[in-house]
Amino acid sequence: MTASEPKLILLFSGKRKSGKDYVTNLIQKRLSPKLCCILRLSAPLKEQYAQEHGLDYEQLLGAGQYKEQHRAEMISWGESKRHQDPGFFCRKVVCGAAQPVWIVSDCRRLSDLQWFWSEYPQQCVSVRVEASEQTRAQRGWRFTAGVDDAESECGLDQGVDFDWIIRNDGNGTLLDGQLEGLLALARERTQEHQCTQDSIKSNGQ
Ligand SMILES: Nc1ncnc2c1ncn2[C@@H]1O[C@H](COP(=O)(O)OP(=O)(O)OP(=O)(O)O)[C@@H](O)[C@H]1O
Ligand SMILES: C[C@@](O)(CCOP(=O)(O)O)CC(=O)O
Repeated sequence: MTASEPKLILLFSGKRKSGKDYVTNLIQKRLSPKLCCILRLSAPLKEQYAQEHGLDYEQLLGAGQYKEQHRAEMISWGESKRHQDPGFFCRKVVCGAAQPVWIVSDCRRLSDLQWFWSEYPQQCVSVRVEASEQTRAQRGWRFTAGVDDAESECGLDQGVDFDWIIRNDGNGTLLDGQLEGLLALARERTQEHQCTQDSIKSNGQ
C-alpha cells in the first residue's frame, strides 16, 4: 500500500550515462523534495543483491566503476526476480512514497511501464532521456556486450511512444528550457495539494 495517491508520476528511462540521475535530481531540486520524491527501481534490487553477495550497497548506488563491475550479474539476478513477478521492484519502491510527484528514474523494461500504467492510469507520463554515444562516452560509458545489447538497456528502444523526450548532451541552458514544460505540469497537478497544505498551516492544524 502507498501512503497516498500521487498526482503525477514521471516514468524516466534512458541509456547508461544518458543522465537519468542528473536530470531527475535537477527536477527534484526545482520542485523541492517536499513535493517530489525520486524512486529508483534499482535501489531495492541493489540492496538485496548487496546483502546476498556481501557487496557495498552505497557503491552500487553510485556512478563509478564498482557498479559497472557487478552490473551484468545484477541484471541476471534482477531478471530472475522479475520473471517470477514483474511488479516485484515496482511495488517495493512505491511503498511509503508520500509526495504528490513521483519520479521513477530508471524504467528499463516494458513491464516496468505497464505496471505503473495499470496501477496509476491517470497519473503517468513517460519521459526518455537521450544523449549521443559521444556524450555518454565522455561521461565514462564504454560499450559492454551482454549489457548494452540486452533488455536492460534496449527493452524500451522500440514500441513506446514517449510523452516527453529530453536531449541531454551537456548544454545546461538547453536542458533547463526542456524541463520547463515538465515543471509546469508538475506545478499544475500539485496546486491543489499546496493550497491544502497552506490552509492546514494557516488553521494551525
Ligand atoms: N547535463 C549534464 N551536465 C553535466 N554533467 C552531466 C549532465 N548529465 C549527466 N552528467 C554527468 O554524467 C554522469 C552520468 O550521468 P548519470 O549518472 O545521471 O547517468 P545515468 O543515465 O543515471 O547513468 P547510469 O544508467 O549508468 O546510472 C554523471 O557524472 C553526471 O553528473
Ligand atoms: C541491475 C540494474 O538494476 C542496474 C541499474 O543501475 P543504474 O540504474 O544504471 O544505476 C539494471 C537492471 O535492472 O537491468
